[in-house]
Amino acid sequence: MASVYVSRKAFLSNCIHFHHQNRSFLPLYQKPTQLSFSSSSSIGFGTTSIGVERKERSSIEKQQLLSIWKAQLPELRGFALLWSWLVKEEDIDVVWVPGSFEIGIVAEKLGKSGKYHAVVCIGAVVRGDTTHYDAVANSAASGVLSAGLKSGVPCIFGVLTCEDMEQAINRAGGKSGNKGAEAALTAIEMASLFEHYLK
Ligand SMILES: Nc1c(NC[C@H](O)[C@H](O)[C@H](O)CO)[nH]c(=O)[nH]c1=O
Ligand SMILES: CC(=O)[C@@H](O)COP(=O)(O)O
Repeated sequence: MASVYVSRKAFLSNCIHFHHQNRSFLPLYQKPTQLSFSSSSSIGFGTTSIGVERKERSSIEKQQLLSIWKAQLPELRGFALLWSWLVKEEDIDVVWVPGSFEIGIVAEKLGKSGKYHAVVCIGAVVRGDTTHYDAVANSAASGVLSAGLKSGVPCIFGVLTCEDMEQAINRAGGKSGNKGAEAALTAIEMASLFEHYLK
């Protein structure tokens, strides 16, 4: 289930990444029948968990899953999409950092460790009274971009940049979706692309 919480941690940020243990990423759009589905992800503002594993399915089950996938793909948003993926908590490491400004350097280090398929960077920057917001938001964005470019590992930008807390809450599993979940989905897509086509 999605869980949204707003505490001081919600202002901070974290990085979520994939462990090598489960290297068999699938080409998402080529062989969707091979994907395994279950409803066991845990998505929140501060934590997003996702994994992919290869599993054999009966052909009927594969067909059903494929039709559900095709029918729902355009409609699904945020965690609902992630929810349909098998999640293995043990394949995910979560690292908390003090604030969004610090995400880039940590993401780069994690990417360069060679242990991860992708790094999902999640945080929220909420505008205050001064221009500090712009500095933190821009640094977070360029830091994540740079981490991906320097490490060669997909680093996904899931940092909210909001005018107020209401905007942040709405995007953390509220009425404007779950941007953390979308970021995790992007990570799967990028990990799959790297694993199958860009090696
Ligand atoms: N105000 C927000 C911050 N501020 C902290 C900075 O990110 C950074 O940790 C500090 O400047 C020390 O380098 N961080 C957020 O993620 N969101 C904010 O709204
Ligand atoms: C985005 C921020 O860092 C924010 O907390 C700064 O607040 P302020 O501009 O009121 O100092």
